[in-house]
Amino acid sequence: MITMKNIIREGNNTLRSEAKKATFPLSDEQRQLAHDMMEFLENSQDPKIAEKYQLRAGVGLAAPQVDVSLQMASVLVPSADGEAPLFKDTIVNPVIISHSVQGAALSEGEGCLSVDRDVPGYVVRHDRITLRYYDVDGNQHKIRLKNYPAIVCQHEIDHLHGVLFYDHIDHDHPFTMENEDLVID
Ligand SMILES: CNC(=O)c1cccc(C)c1Nc1nc(N2CCN(c3ccccc3Cl)CC2)nc(N2CSC[C@H]2C(=O)NC)n1
Repeated sequence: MITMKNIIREGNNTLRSEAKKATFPLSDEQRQLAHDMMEFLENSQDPKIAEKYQLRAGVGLAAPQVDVSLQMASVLVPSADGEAPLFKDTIVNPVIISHSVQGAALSEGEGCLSVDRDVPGYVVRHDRITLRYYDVDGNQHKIRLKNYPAIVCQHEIDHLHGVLFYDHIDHDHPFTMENEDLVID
């Protein structure tokens, strides 16, 4: 299972690299990694398991964060009421093919499992995106996401291109945003 010791931190060059596009069929090793990344997210969101293994909670994990420079990220965004997740899949070779002009940012800022410090500020992203990706079986998907799930997917896609959330923060005006941009709780 993946634990925090498998997650690389700032300073490791893999975090700042362009990840390699996956080719299909994925190797057994790459399929196993996808499974392990999703399992990490599930474990990290379970208070008992997270406590037992000292896991930081996350809703997304990209392969470069476990030192695998491959365009693959697992996303598990739970719903508030404990029903079906808002979004759950491992996205391979993801591409944002269109997006809203309107921006959005998490009101509390963003955290990252690979960044062991608080970096305050609005991370302004697209509020709505149309995302094309492949699942681990090579099936192509084209989906529209908005608000929190859209923000999480953009955070994970950034990882595949060596971008970290605080690259988007305007450090002179960290909590300033355009009038029409949304602040998401
Ligand atoms: C600095 N302020 C903050 O971090 C911050 C502070 C307050 C609120 C938010 C909303 C913040 N922001 C933020 N909170 C999260 N979580 C909230 C708690 N949650 C969770 C926790 C426990 C069980 C189950 C779950 Cl689900 C896990 C996810 N996740 C992200 N990000 C940025 S996009 C990728 C995603 C990620 O997985 N990061 C590790 N940002």
